[in-house]
Amino acid sequence: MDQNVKREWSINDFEIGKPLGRGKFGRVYVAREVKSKFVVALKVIFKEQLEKYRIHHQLRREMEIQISLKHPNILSLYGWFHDSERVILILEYAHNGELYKELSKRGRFSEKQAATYIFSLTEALAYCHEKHVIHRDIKPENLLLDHEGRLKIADFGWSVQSKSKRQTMCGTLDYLAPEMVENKDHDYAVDNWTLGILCYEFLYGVPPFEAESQADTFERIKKVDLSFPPSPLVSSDAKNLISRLLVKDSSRRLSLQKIMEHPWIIKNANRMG
Ligand SMILES: O=C(O)Cn1ncc2ncnc(NCCc3cnc(NC(=O)Nc4cccc(Cl)c4)s3)c21
Repeated sequence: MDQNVKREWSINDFEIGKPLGRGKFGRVYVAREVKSKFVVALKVIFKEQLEKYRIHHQLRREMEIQISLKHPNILSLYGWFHDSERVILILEYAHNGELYKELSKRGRFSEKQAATYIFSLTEALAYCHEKHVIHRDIKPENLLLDHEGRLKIADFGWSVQSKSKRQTMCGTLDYLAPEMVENKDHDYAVDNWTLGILCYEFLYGVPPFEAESQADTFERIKKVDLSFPPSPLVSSDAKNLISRLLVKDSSRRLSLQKIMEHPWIIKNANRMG
């Protein structure tokens, strides 16, 4: 597919199919590239929306980041093109749509299904962090399922290339205070926290700190007011993993590597990658 990234695409290269969803900034359509018959998803974003919300730089950053990410659990961005009023992203098509629709349909996932999704997410995040990319917005709406039910992280619209201080430091790290070095790791650890939230939500059907008002949710998060409703369907291993991710001190959250080695993951995840 690489040679295609270079060439100029246009809307005439595609036969547009059914609309998939309506995002805040535009709609998504199934489409087929005419010559190759290759099926993709096209995300149409209106330029006046980008101007209005002043986020064209954010879109550019997303495209730079995502075009360089190639992983089975990350939705591919094959390329893009634009006309006078729209920017169109050419995306990998996730045939089974949004994971959260699956979750709300089924209420909750089995431990095997939940562990498989958490394992895939952890692998994808380890890959992103290796490339100094922090997604920062992992939530069920941004998780898609392909035709084989494989999880795909999508929408890097909020991701950042973490400014790795080491490169910007002129030389030695000796003078860096611990919190500075810590701070770098801190950026990444937000994704670890989110894995804990998702693991809880996959198993209980609701996020752990849900509350009537946003203020109450904020309070519960700040206090890490975590409780596990008694359920025969959630093992103590699962609760152990969640409790080691939903830790206030970001440096003490279980690392991605340790998540992959956790007994609950080893026992339950179907590692189809
Ligand atoms: O209908 C659906 O949405 C669900 N669906 N179902 C199947 C399916 N297959 C592929 N993609 C889907 N959806 C698009 C997922 C995205 C990936 N990357 C994005 N990036 C983005 O929107 N960036 C962006 C936009 C506006 C402003 C800025 Cl700053 C950044 S959206 C699919």
